[in-house]
Amino acid sequence: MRIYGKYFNKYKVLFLSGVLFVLLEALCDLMQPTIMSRIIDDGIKSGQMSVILHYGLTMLAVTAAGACFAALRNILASRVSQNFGADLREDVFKKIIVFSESSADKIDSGSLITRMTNDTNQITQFINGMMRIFVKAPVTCVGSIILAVLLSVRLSLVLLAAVAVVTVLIVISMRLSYKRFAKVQYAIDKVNAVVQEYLLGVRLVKAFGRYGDEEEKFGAANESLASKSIASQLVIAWFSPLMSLTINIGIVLILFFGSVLFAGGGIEVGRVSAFLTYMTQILASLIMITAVFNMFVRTKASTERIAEVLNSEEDFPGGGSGAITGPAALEFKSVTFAYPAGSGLPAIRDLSFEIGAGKTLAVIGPTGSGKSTLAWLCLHFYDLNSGAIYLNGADIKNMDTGTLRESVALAPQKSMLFSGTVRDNIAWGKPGATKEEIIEAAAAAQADSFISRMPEGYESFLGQAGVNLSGGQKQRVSIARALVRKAPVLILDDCTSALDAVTEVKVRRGIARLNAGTVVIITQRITTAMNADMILVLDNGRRVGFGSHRELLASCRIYKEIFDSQIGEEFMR
Ligand SMILES: Nc1ncnc2c1ncn2[C@@H]1O[C@H](COP(=O)(O)OP(=O)(O)OP(=O)(O)O)[C@@H](O)[C@H]1O
Repeated sequence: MRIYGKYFNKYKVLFLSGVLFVLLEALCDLMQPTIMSRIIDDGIKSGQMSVILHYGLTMLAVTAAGACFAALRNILASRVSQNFGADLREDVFKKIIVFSESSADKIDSGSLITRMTNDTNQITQFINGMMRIFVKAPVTCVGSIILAVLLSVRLSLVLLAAVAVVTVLIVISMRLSYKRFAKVQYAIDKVNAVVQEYLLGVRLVKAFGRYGDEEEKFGAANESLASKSIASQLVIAWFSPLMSLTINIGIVLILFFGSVLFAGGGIEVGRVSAFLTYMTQILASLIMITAVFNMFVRTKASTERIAEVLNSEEDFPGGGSGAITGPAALEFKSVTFAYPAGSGLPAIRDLSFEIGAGKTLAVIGPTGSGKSTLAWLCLHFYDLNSGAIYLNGADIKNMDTGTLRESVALAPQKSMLFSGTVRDNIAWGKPGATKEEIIEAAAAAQADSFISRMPEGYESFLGQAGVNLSGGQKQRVSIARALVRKAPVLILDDCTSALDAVTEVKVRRGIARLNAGTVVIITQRITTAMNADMILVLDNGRRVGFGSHRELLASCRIYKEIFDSQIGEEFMR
């Protein structure tokens, strides 16, 4: 619960005012049975109308004051809890934005959405409940016990025995509840994850007609959520009536012993009646305390999940070094890297190579050989297990992350576009880019012609993730976004795979014309690789070849195999 300190601090005045009003309201509630006993014993019994009137008016005034305090604490409780929840959601979101890649790999997006919504909501409700009943219930409970003892010590023995039994019941139910509630939260995660995965792959599901499997997957997650929720509610289902039963047995016993005492002249009827009212107040407050404890148990589970996000590792801040201008030399020196959330096996093994400023490097190799990983490492998304990467001789680990990422532009393997205009999507690569710069980048990426044919040209709106563009069009907008930055290093991660061969050659020429920086082209196509100044061949994370096309054809078995499989054999025919 330590993570909430800063929010409590921010709202402490409102929070404490709310608590004060709850205390005053509880005092008003506590005074009422005693006033009532006075009306019966001092007024009704002796037939004194003035006493009845005096205590009657006092009781009305106390009730009215209690109602005002209740309204004020409700207003404050909703204000504090909602602001508290909004601040928490904002902090969780801010944290997600600066997540390191290894943090992002650890918590899946379905779970993050549940934590942002369901878990923060749970905490908001708890704060609200805490301000409304958490303080009131113990005060009412303890106050009622004290006032009941003052009314009759002997009858209080029954009352204390009943309270002791109920306390034991509360402790046992809390212990049983905690694990069950934690399981409910994880089951909600699973339901969200299934829905999210379906929405992302909806077209694929339709194309393969896999509705049945998706329904089955959802059904299983949904059923698991329902059964876990039932299991968690089973605890309340059993323990709540047990507590009521205990207190009601106490009430019956008090009625019995109260009658015996009354018959012997040991107590007045008004006192027995007030005693019973206190007993009912104790029952109500114990039920409230149980509800709060149940809420507390859920909130504890939610808090752990939120704390996991808030305490996650952040992206690297870097130490701050000057921005790079002009093309930059890139060097990998004995780099070994394994994904923190991966199998433990390195994705890159003892990799060394160097390319000069302004040169073009092609990276080729079988699928899963570590090509995209190499791109992520150039952007310092992960720390290396060993070795170093240098940009113009500077270790990127010591560079300011912002500066580094400004110096390296990336067109990723999977083109990711945002909802907004085409212009917004390209300018995303360089905030403040002029119209001319945007058109120039789009022309180089062979995107200008199809954008110009769109009804509103560069102002045409793209749906979520660019749904209204073809795969090849998306790739070209994504390349334009990287090109507009004119960065010292440009990395193209297999981002022309959806283009036909003629368009791809045009894109390559456009890039060469516009981009003076160093270029790293990750590709599966030998025709793309063979034009580069240097070619790096990867296999299972290792460098198995590094040189020009001719050198590799003569010296690298895997490169030759790729060449033969794609075009070599055609030439031979
Ligand atoms: N986020 C990740 N967490 C754990 N392991 C990963 C992650 N991303 C990739 N890997 C693993 O690292 C290895 C290299 O993957 P990488 O994506 O770099 O290959 P690639 O050569 O780009 O493949 P492809 O040509 O299919 O895109 C693979 O074994 C892959 O399973």
